[in-house]
Amino acid sequence: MTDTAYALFLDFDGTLVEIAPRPDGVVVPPALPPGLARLRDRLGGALALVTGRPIATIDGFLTPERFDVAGLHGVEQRLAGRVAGGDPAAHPALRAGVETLQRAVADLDGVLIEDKGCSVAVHWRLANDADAVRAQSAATSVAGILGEAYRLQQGKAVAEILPASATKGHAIRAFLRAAPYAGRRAIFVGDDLTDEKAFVPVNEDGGITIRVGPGETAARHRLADPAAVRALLMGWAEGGAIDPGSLPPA
Ligand SMILES: O=P(O)(O)OC[C@H]1O[C@H](O[C@H]2O[C@H](CO)[C@@H](O)[C@H](O)[C@H]2O)[C@H](O)[C@@H](O)[C@@H]1O
Repeated sequence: MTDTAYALFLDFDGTLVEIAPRPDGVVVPPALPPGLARLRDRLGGALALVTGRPIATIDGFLTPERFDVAGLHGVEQRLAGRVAGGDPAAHPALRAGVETLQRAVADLDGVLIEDKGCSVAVHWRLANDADAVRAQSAATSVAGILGEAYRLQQGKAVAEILPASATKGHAIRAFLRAAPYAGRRAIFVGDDLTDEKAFVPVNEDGGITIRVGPGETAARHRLADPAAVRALLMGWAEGGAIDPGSLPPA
């Protein structure tokens, strides 16, 4: 039977899958895509990924399934197959900034630039401490040059430059204005600083917030790691009671 009480919003990295040394190194358990699809069906379609990744990258990880997605922290959205936002041509200043960044970190070992079209991430997970500091400084400097239209988003061994207006909180609220999400109580699960910003509006709107992993949080509930998230979601997909309010407190 369709469950119409909840709308489920899921972060990807560090929430559905474990953090890997490189952005392209994440391992998606084979049972995850079909399990999420079953859960989406149970929720009458009200399941979306809300992620810093591009929609196309999420599609690649979760193939052959296609989900509703807010990609690039909300810069682009796909709802019921219709895509909005996410045109790199709309961001000429950022495109120039990506080139500046690439030059700035070219001689830093273990620093990776992830060019996502309408945003760019500077990763230092594989760098030594000194190069990590240089990478952060390069990202801060380019974000400063770009000015108020863009913002710097800190994450796990990463800093991203993206359009200032995009946040996961706005993205979730936008989904909640549309069918089949409208009128439901949001559940948002995330692990990172960008997710912390979204926990606040979801709490304000009466939703349920779940932090994955340790650390201070605005979320009301906590799960230990992505394996615990997957176990919870797969249980719901198989018909288990959806009672997120009974999860452990944060
Ligand atoms: O919003 P999310 O779905 O959590 O995406 C946030 C960023 O995640 C990715 O970077 C993080 O995961 C990588 C793979 O595990 C890891 O190597 C990196 O250190 C982490 O910061 C992704 O590469 C970014 O584009 C996302 O914005």
